[in-house]
Amino acid sequence: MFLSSDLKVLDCELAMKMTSYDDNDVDDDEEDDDAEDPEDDAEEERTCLAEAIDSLLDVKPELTPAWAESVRQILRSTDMSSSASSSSSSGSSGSADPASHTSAWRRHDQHHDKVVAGLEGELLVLKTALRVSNSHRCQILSRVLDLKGNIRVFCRVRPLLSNERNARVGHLTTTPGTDTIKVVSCRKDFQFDKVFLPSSVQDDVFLEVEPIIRSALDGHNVCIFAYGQTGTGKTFTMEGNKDQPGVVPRTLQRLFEEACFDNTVSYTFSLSMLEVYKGRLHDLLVCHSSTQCTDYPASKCLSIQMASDGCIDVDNLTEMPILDAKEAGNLYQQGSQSRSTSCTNANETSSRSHCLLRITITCTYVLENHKFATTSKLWLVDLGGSERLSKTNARGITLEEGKAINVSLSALGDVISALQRKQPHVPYRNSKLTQLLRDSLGAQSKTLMLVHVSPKVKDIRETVCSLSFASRARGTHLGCEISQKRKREKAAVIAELYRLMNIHNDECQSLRASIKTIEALMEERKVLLSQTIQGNSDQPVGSRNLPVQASFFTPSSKTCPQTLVDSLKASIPRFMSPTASSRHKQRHFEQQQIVGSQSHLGYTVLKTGQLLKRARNSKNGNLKSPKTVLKPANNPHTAISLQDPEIQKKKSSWTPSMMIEEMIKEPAAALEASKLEDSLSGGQDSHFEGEISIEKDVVDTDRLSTNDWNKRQRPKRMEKMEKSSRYLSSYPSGRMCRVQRKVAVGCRRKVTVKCSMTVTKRILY
Ligand SMILES: Nc1ncnc2c1ncn2[C@@H]1O[C@H](COP(=O)(O)OP(=O)(O)OP(=O)(O)O)[C@@H](O)[C@H]1O
Repeated sequence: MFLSSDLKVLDCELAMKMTSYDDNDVDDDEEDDDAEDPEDDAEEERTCLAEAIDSLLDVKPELTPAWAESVRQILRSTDMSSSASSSSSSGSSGSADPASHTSAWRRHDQHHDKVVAGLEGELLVLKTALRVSNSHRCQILSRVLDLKGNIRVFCRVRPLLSNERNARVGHLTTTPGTDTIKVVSCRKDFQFDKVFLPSSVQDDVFLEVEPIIRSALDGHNVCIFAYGQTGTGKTFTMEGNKDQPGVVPRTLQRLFEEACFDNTVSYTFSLSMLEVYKGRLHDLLVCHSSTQCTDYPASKCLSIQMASDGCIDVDNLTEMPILDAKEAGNLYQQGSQSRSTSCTNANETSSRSHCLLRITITCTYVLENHKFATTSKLWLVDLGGSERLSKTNARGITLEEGKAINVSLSALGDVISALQRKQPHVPYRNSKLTQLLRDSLGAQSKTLMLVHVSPKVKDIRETVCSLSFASRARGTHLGCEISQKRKREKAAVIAELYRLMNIHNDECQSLRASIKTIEALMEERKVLLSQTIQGNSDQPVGSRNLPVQASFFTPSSKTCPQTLVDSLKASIPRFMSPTASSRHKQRHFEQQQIVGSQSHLGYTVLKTGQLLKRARNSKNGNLKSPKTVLKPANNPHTAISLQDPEIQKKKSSWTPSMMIEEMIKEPAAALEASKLEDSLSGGQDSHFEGEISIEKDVVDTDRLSTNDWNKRQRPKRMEKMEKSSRYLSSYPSGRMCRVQRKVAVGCRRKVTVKCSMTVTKRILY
């Protein structure tokens, strides 16, 4: 769904990158020019600075001549110390000259900006590719799970325990290569999606459970149940022990691993734990005076609420945000200890309730500057043991508990069976357990039932009961069992899908690694720049070494990013490439966006794509707007940009309102204005506004062409507001300017331009 839009962004970004790289040639030339005459550069810088400091006195009342003198002194001393350090480190190279120092600074900053722009472009391309690949992986996984079935049933046969060595076994057999369990004495076969023999370990189980956990991260509601007779190993499978951790700790671990792994989306997790005990819900994360809740007052029980959209929630249930697997594991341990257990003649610590762990997964991601969030629930349920009450000789509370467990298990069986049959009515309301899981048991959800059986002959009746329950849950009795041939075909398709999924997994992994590398490089850049600004370095600027890795992405190494871009483009299916219409839209989009940079008078100006192209084609680097052709001799603004000495002299008398006026008339002047304004604002954020009435053709230079205007034949009195923003940044002086022009057209010939300029502190990369 988002692929085409992503590609739009991708293409735009590629255009930006390419423009940025192309600009290097222009910039490099300019740098060469700068390097040719460092004396002039330095002189110019000094004059500008002196003028700027003096002109500040007009602007802010608190700035006195004494202040101006002190600033001059500071600058002089900085200049001297810089020259000294430069000369001491460069020896006979002669680079101690402050002029060369300044221009080296400027070059360094320009170089830095180019590198950062290159890195940002790379990052966006990689992130888009990652999103595309990840969405393919999600689709394939969902397809695999659909093929395997939304409700899947595994069977685990427990090994004999150390105290059962003399027990009779051998009534259960399996045929190798099939997931079938045969009960010899009653000549019955039970088919499963997977059978774990007594020799299976926790790793084997989790390997099969893992894909369904992954689908919870992809936004599906998931329920994993451990079902079986008392003492057959449900808690062992779910919780495990210290040496053999079960599904719960492994799931928590995996969730956080996956969350850290993917840096393009952000996951947050919260954990709740409750038990269904004798038809009532108890919060297991609330500390009670007694650890057991067998004698809870009804008022302390939780109630289930259903929202209008069908989402189920539990009133007042504790929901703890979890930040890592360890913290989540501790909470789970705390909850387990509050669970109702007692000693029965089948199990010393028999669970007398259904224990439910709920992990709420919220996934947030940004797409085309919009934030999206999906929430899914992962339920890990350790069901109470199914038991034949006559066999356990239960009495009193234990009997009641056993009955309640059996009733709710039977209700769960009915719900799953109705879902398997795709019946219009699903009897969720028959027990608290099914009411609670209503929104997580259904067509859009994934359900996994792990049925546990005992290997002992003595338990054969319970084993057959459990296996029959499992068959019902699996829908085997509906005759949906497929032939061996179909099964093989299905297995082949699933294997192929797994192969594809692995390819996407590998691709995602390598893309994530690349993203990490680029982010690390950008981080290094930030540190480097902040050090540069703080003047931490003792080395002369010209000889300062940039990080070695940075050269990998510097604009000079054009081939590297381009190769990556090409390879990414090649991996995009043909149908996803832009159409003529989308290319048109794209061009229009580019004109609205800041797509490149142009070095000018030592300042970096970000302009629209169209303007940039014209500026690039222009030999003198003049940033004239497209429709206005003004000769330097006749136009003061253009002349300023061409460093006309006459105009340079005039600058000393500029005031903010004059600058705004200039800025409105001509973008090049705006640049100049921003440069001066930057000095005027003296390190503080400042905002200036101005208004000017000008002739139509000046406005045409901005957005409205004369022809278009005439063609449309607008009524004379009609008013139109045009907004355009232009970002000007002046890195060497450490300031960032944002200029906004509001053009109010009152009639065909006369226009009013409102202009505001904000000078803000530098943004550090
Ligand atoms: N696969 C296994 N490997 C080793 N030991 C196991 C295995 N399955 C179960 N056990 C052991 O069997 C005993 C009973 O297991 P567990 O308590 O998990 O059963 P249960 O089904 O949860 O019982 P209840 O329903 O009464 O809570 C435990 O001591 C457990 O360590």
